[in-house]
Amino acid sequence: MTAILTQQMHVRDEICNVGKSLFDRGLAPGSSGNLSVRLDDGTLLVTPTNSCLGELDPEQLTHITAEGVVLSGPVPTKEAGLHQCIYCQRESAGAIVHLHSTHSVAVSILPDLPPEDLLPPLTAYYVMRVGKLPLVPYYPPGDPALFAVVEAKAKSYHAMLLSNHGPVVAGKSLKDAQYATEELEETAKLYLLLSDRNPRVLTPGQVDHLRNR
Ligand SMILES: O=C(CO)COP(=O)(O)O
Ligand SMILES: [Zn+2]
Repeated sequence: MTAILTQQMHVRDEICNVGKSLFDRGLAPGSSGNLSVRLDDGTLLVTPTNSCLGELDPEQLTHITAEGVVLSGPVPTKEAGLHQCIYCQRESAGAIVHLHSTHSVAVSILPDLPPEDLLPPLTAYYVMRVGKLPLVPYYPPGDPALFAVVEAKAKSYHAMLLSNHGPVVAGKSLKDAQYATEELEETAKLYLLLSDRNPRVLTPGQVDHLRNR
């Protein structure tokens, strides 16, 4: 078996395992969310549209080119363009996670947060795994206008929050993207828990120290 086929086999299993883990912990309700991995040959494995992340089948993922042409498998996620436009701007991105996880969605709906960086630095891990989190204005799921806005931000940010929708996060590997998305979700939860308590956030000096490590 060629190296690329071996990689594909491994990645197919990994996507299904990560999807099940996210679904089992309530982070991907119903058929919401989608996952993708960029293979060594530049092609993408993505989850099919309308699939439940808890019930993915390694044989039933969609293999597409970097431009979105289907090479094999079912109809891809309607957010394939969202994934493609992030990969094309971020050479280092090897995987992308998009969820409708509840606390992140709640933050994406709140008024009066700074749109260039929605959440304060509550914890070190948030700063280390997510960093800055801009708000992307609302567009319907799968809208090419959404992809264009995300593409324009993707060089500067690996994590974004889609207004009234949910997070989209790129990482070097699927595990990296998963862990950063989970860190975002937990920080959104903390933020909502602490919102009327005047929390003590990390200082600019503490944040700089974490960013320069
Ligand atoms: O999260 C979703 C839309 O934003 C789910 O759509 P798909 O089922 O097409 O992946
Ligand atoms: Zn979505």
